[in-house]
Amino acid sequence: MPTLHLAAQAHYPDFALDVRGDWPLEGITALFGPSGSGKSTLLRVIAGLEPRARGRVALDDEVWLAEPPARPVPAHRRGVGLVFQEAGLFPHLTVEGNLRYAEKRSRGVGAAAVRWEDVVRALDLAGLLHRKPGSLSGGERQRAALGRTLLARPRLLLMDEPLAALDARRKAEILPYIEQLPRAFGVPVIYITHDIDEVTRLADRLVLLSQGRVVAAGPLHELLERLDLQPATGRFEAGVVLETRVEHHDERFRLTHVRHGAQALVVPMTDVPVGTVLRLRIRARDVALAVEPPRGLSIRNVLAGTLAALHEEPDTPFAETLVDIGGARLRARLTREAVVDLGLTVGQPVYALVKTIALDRRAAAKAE
Ligand SMILES: Nc1ncnc2c1ncn2[C@@H]1O[C@H](COP(=O)(O)OP(=O)(O)OP(=O)(O)O)[C@@H](O)[C@H]1O
Repeated sequence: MPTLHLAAQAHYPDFALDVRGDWPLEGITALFGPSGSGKSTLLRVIAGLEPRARGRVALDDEVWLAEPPARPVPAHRRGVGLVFQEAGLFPHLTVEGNLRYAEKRSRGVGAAAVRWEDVVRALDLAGLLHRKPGSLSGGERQRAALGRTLLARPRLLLMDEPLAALDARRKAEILPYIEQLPRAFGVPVIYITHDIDEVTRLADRLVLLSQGRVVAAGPLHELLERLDLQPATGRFEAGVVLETRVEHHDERFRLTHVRHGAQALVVPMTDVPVGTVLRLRIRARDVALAVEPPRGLSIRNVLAGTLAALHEEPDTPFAETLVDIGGARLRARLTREAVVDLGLTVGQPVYALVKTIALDRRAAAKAE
């Protein structure tokens, strides 16, 4: 797994980017932060497109940016593929023409194993090859743009809100294509998005940026469980991602039974095969706690666990809690009054109640 080493700055009159860290590029790394936090600037620093970049950028031991007099490695020699909101295809060429152009110019520095037929198959491009970009839907254009970028055989793919211009349906259509890229082509991805659904669906790792600095970086699960990151993650709702396996479908009640370790859950029926790994996003506000096994309850998902952390938010009615359910943690958002009424303390056994409806179909399917 390649590692990106950063100790880089970019100064503008009203903004300073100062990013440090060594990021293992495992699968898809989501770059998340408020508008103006420096995400696109950082992407340009990595790509070699930011003239004000200073400091050091290296992929493994290949140094792309170092202190002067060393000259930065120019963008086209870094082997980085870029995908933006606008697909940027040549309008006068067919999709095939666009792809062939990229392939011809490929320097083959990165995923040398990327083959034409694999790209066409993985992105379902066969039916689009003879078409011109102007006749394609937004989602089709982005698939073609992805194909073109892959055929340039990058060693790293940088995506800056590639789906921002698409509506929810088109986004849902293209997400499965994106999520398979690192595994199918051995190319790590750094992905900027504002959309929490995209983060939970796609990301293996998460980097949180605020005011030009990295607030936290690490595996998605770990960061989503951290109660102290709320200010930086303000724009995405607190919650965790639980990886579960589909056990069976209940046609009668239209439910799918899934399992995470010893814990069984039910979700609204999905059409994925038994055995599929389903990533469920469980929001803190959809989880309630009980200190005794609840009875006579309509809620289907009752998970036995231990209260692992409790963070009361002063000046608000709320408290954030973390419940260890054996191998995974859930977040629950309660009122501070409930904390006092129930006498909640860290370490005590609790039952986490999750409304079935909360585990909606937008929860992502990730086939193994
Ligand atoms: N060429 C430039 N000249 C002046 N300021 C710039 C320039 N490029 C970026 N900035 C400033 O840097 C800051 C970070 O911008 P950047 O686009 O990296 O943020 P972002 O996190 O990607 O935002 P968004 O989510 O809105 O796209 C902004 O305040 C912006 O005004």
